[in-house]
Amino acid sequence: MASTPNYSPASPQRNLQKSTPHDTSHSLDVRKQLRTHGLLPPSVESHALQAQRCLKQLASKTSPIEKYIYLSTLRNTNTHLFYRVLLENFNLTTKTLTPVVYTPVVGLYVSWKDRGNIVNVLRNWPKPKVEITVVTDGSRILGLGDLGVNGMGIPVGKLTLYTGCAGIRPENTLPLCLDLGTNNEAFLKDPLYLGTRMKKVTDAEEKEFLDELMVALNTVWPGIVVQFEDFKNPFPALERYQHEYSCFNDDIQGTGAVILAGIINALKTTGKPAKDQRAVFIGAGSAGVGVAKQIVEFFQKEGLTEDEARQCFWFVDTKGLITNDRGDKLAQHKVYFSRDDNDGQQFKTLEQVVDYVKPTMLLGLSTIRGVFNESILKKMAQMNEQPIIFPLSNPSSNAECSFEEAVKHTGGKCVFASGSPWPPYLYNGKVMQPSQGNNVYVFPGIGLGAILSKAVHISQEMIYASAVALSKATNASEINHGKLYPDLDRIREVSVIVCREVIKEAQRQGLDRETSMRGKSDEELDAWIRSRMYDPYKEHGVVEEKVAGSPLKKSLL
Ligand SMILES: NC(=O)c1ccc[n+]([C@@H]2O[C@H](COP(=O)([O-])OP(=O)(O)OC[C@H]3O[C@@H](n4cnc5c(N)ncnc54)[C@H](O)[C@@H]3O)[C@@H](O)[C@H]2O)c1
Ligand SMILES: O=C(O)C[C@H](O)C(=O)O
Ligand SMILES: [Mg+2]
Repeated sequence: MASTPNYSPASPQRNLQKSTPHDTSHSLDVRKQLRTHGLLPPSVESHALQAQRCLKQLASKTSPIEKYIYLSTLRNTNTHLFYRVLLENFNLTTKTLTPVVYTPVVGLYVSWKDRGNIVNVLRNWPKPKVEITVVTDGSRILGLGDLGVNGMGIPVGKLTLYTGCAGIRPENTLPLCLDLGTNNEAFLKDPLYLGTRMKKVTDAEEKEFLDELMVALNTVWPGIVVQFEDFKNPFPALERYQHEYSCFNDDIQGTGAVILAGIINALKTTGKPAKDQRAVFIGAGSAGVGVAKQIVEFFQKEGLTEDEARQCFWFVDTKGLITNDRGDKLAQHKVYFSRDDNDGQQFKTLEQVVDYVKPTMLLGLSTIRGVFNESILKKMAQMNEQPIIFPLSNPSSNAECSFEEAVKHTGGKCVFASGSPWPPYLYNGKVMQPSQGNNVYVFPGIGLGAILSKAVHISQEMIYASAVALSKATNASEINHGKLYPDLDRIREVSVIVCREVIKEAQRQGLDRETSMRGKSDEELDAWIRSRMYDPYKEHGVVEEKVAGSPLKKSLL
């Protein structure tokens, strides 16, 4: 539970400006002024009691969709309360806020037929000041595949995290879903499908559309930060725009940064240096290649040449080990890690590759549940004192293995991080705590850093700086408990650290147009960042229990 800052109740005047009219924390006087007297239940409640009621109502919802709709409604009708509930119960986010949605949500849909007119569609968005947008074409949502416009829950969920974790004002965020068709036959046949009923456009057509979109976004909101999310073929757009606009791809770069931070800490845990590492990846998509390239950069800073670093990686995709002489035409993004030292040998399965490579680390970004099976995990434990096991596919139903499976089959020796959350596991009388290498540790800080520094673009060095910052953000207690990442309830503190280092890198490279904070100390920069973060407690005050000493009604939980 995040500690609630001890702010005095905001003055009714400030309350009137900032809070929502139907807030049951309003006194009778305030209600009379707002003319809501009688429109609300009579009891005047503390904010804590309001939040408790939300949790109880949420717990009564049985399905993820019901929970999502409840929280979406709360977010749209009582923003401050929503973010207080979120910040005080952070574990809700990953399970509740980003499910697949089949109902219209608050966001902007831009369709293929809007070509030539995208700027006018953007101008329909009711908020004048947009600082950041998360855009998806719905073509690869988590490990769930092509969901077309049903993928809008991801931009909405991620922007909620930008606000909750980095204090980017909710009204300054824009969830954006591109309606460019879908190859999901079930949706094309579903009369309730909310998107244009057409096959997905070609890559060339999507390029043309994105070119217009980026110009339109920067016409309406100059300098807007654009985060690309869950595109099936994300590399071309990133290469095209990353040096022209303030943008990044979270699946490639965000994942690269968050997992690099975990690997830096994993190597500290095992004590085995970069030069002795042998990494096997299953999954050679945007995330897998993005992660490996980020680790290559780290290995080079550890003293390896680029080629020596690259040689530490072996990739497995649907056809087995990726080699130059496998006989198929490799997608461009796979070529960099394709092996040329296999002496003509080809390996079809992950287990064959594990036997061949004898890896020190196993990373899964494949969407294939259970592919880190018992036999493979046991071999990893035989080959390594402390095998590094990172099953990173989301959601949990797609994870390469669970935390329990990893601990059990490596005899409690694994150094573990996953993409989705897993419960602690009791093993040999010891409660083992899993680490979660979720992008939420970095993308909020990257986005806030780009916004506050007004960076002309988000350089690879700024992304790398976010990874190193995160790796150093774990405190002594977390390290003592074997954690590779900070506790999630420290996420706002972590986002300040990540944001600060991203801004400093932008300043170092002269990419910042906001130059007032150049040369400031870390403490000064942190204070400046915090002063710009939306904080529901500050904005909405904290109305305590009226009757001194009355315990909060536990029955509501
Ligand atoms: N930090 C995180 O938690 C995080 C971040 C980004 C992505 N992810 C997850 O990583 C997974 C992959 O994301 P992506 O964007 O790279 O997707 P992608 O579709 O681009 O890549 C998936 C890759 O997995 C491989 N693959 C698929 N089926 C396989 C099989 N049967 N055998 C071997 N290889 C197979 C293919 O090489 C494919 O390229 C998803 O589950 C996504 O949710 C997690
Ligand atoms: O960042 C996440 O939580 C999800 C990730 O972007 C993914 O595609 O799995
Ligand atoms: Mg993603």
